[in-house]
Amino acid sequence: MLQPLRILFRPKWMVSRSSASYVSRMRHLNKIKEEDEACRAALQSGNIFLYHKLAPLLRRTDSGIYQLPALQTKDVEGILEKLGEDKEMVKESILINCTEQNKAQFSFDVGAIEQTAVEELCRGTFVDLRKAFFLLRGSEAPLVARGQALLRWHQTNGFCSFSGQPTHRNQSGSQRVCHSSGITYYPKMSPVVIVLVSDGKRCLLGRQSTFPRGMYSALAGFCDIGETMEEALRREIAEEVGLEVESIQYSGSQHWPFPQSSFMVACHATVNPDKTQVSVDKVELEDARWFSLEEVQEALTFKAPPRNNKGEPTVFWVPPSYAIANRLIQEWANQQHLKS
Ligand SMILES: NC(=O)C1=CN([C@@H]2O[C@H](COP(=O)(O)OP(=O)(O)OC[C@H]3O[C@@H](n4cnc5c(N)ncnc54)[C@H](OP(=O)(O)O)[C@@H]3O)[C@@H](O)[C@H]2O)C=CC1
Ligand SMILES: [Mg+2]
Repeated sequence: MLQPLRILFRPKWMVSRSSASYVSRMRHLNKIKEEDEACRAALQSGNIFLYHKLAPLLRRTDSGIYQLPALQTKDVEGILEKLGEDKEMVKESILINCTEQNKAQFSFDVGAIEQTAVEELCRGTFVDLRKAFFLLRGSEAPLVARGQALLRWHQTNGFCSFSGQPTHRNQSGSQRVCHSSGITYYPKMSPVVIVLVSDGKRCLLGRQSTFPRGMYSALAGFCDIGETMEEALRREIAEEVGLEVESIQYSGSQHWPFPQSSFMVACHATVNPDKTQVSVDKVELEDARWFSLEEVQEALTFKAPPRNNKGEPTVFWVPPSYAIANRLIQEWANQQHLKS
């Protein structure tokens, strides 16, 4: 029997900020998202995060910490001019968010310019997004992922899929319109359900053949059109491992930029402890099996798994802390620990 969804945690933003400042910030953000003139003005006093072919620019501080440099718009214009480019290109920047001080934040891809020339002028390095996720701390990782996802969406949605005519963006980049068909396109995410299945004592983890050696994760799958999240969850578990889910608890959600934008909805689920025989769909998964609390606890201690001299991990390990799969596994381990 499916149980009603239950919120297991309260995100920090729900409790720690005064509602007045949050409301005014969201209204300011919405205004610059919707109004081209307001957005142009916000860009003049805003911050820009640079990307090169979708790889974000990071800067290493003297203390060895990697940061996402927030450049001023006039600095980016200066860089473009120094490199013989039109400074007006900066108007192609896409609005991502705004700071607590209402400063607008934009992403801008300089992929048409030579990478090393920009890196030298900015005293930074363009880094693949997966690596950047490992190097950045706190709220910078979701911010950089959001900036990249929006840039990618614009780069791949230049034409209307109905009329074949070019689409045109608004100033903030929150939408694209085809003047021929009248269709408005909005940045898109694919809903994915990710679930940690437990039989009360063990949890079920699986791996795809493309995962790094030794890494197992919670089971995931894209929602089909017309499905509820609960239906998608039950179907994916039935398809991938041949088990029937009995109860579901909502845990949290995450925007996941790899390989394209997904909206990950994370849940815990239980199966009948007398019906735990796994039958793996070998097209989807290389392996899936039950893990004990001890095995999971050990895997959670690795920040990076031990590797052999070929650089291959030698142990069972789980996704890193920035992946919502890690949080599900951590929550399950904590719950089991409390029970024992
Ligand atoms: N953040 C996290 O903690 C984790 C995130 N994930 C992410 O979850 C996502 C889904 O997991 P996965 O197990 O691969 O999904 P599925 O079990 O649904 O299987 C993947 C298959 O679905 C098809 N597919 C690809 N894109 C879409 C789409 N937009 N809508 C419908 N079907 C699609 C592809 O088939 P075909 O190739 O035949 O077209 C693909 O091989 C992945 O992007 C993965 O990166 C997974 C685990 C952890
Ligand atoms: Mg899957």
